[in-house]
Amino acid sequence: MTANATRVLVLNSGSSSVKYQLLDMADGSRLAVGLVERIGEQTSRLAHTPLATGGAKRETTGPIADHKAALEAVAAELAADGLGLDSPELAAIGHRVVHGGSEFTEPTLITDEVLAHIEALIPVAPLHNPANVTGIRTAQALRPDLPQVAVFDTAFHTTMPESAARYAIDTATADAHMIRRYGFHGTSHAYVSRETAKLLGKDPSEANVIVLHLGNGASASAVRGGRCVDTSMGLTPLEGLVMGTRSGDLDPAVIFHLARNAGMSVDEIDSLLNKKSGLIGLCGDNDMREIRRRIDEGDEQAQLAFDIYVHRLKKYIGAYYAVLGKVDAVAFTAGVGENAAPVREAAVAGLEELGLAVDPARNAERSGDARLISPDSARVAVAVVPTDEELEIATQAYALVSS
Ligand SMILES: Nc1ncnc2c1ncn2[C@@H]1O[C@H](COP(=O)(O)OP(=O)(O)O)[C@@H](O)[C@H]1O
Ligand SMILES: CC(=O)OP(=O)(O)O
Ligand SMILES: [Mg+2]
Repeated sequence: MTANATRVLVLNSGSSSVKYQLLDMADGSRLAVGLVERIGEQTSRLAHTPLATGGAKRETTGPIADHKAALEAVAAELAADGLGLDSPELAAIGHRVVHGGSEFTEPTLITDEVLAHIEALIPVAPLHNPANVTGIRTAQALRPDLPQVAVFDTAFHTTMPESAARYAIDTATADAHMIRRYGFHGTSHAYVSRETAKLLGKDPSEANVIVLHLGNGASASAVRGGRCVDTSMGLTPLEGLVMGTRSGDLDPAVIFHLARNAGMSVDEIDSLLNKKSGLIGLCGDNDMREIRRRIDEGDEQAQLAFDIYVHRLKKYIGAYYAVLGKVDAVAFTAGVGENAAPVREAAVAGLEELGLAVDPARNAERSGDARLISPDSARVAVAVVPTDEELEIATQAYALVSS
């Protein structure tokens, strides 16, 4: 790595999308940001904003067959702005890798062996890890000499005690098949719990925080003194909260019932629970903005979907309050958590006895900054803390390659 190589390209490959950012770690500035979505469809879309040049957002639509083609298209966009992957200023490429199993507890330099491990975890992250592997291979082909760093969603949760990480099933079966609770969105839970402590003027080692990461995928975590002690996602990102298209918690017997009595195959049930459940299954929409719009028009189905979403969220706040014993703050983050004031209000409503309350005016404020939304008199802070998974991945990747 040359002395002036301070840039990191971050790739967040999802099942049908790639989000990316090019950051300069000398000052934390963003040089380019973008997104490829609907990969594999005829209507793929690439949106690229070259912040370094002050250029306008460029959008292209048309079929992008797979993640390899997507990444090559991103590389071409960056090159068009003089920010190409051949730049000597590039220090590393940081990859979000969703499942790191029990092995990966830290950001990791990607070797053939590490990549083989990530591939071996595909059975427990079938929607996410294949895209991560393709992203890594394509980036390696484009810049074989450059360090590639994997930053795992699961890493932050590896501090969970066995009492929280184990399911109550036969131990030999669980151990033979890697069955335990891993948790996801860890980069976000780590970043947001730290930023929440800062907002309270506390050192992270002194703060107990409940983080509610509410995006399309959604998860809650209980963080004691900067370490995760419980989280709502489990073996896969299906467990826990109600999500955009995933059911979250349900009686496992629902699966046997569907297999035995509804004639559904395991793959069909998998698809039902991961893609056709949650908000979209309940009311046909997975976007909270659209659900709120329908509620404002008196739509009862949208109202019920909202109520189920909030009821589950409230149960997790209560559960993690009990796990932590003492709570300094509840922090809302990600697309829904940062933007949907009615979700925050409803999730905290009625919890005054726990010291939790939301100030309506503060909750209604629109701001991109971390802020308190509880009244000054509240015993427990309620906060909106924007997440920044890309900055956190870049910071961790850069720390590794520059050490
Ligand atoms: N202004 C808003 N009001 C309510 N919900 C919003 C708003 N903006 C975004 N969202 C919600 O955020 C979700 C996406 O969150 P995000 O964190 O970007 O998800 P992901 O990273 O999992 O794709 C959308 O599905 C939408 O429901
Ligand atoms: C792990 C997970 O659920 O990720 P996402 O929210 O990006 O789908
Ligand atoms: Mg996200």
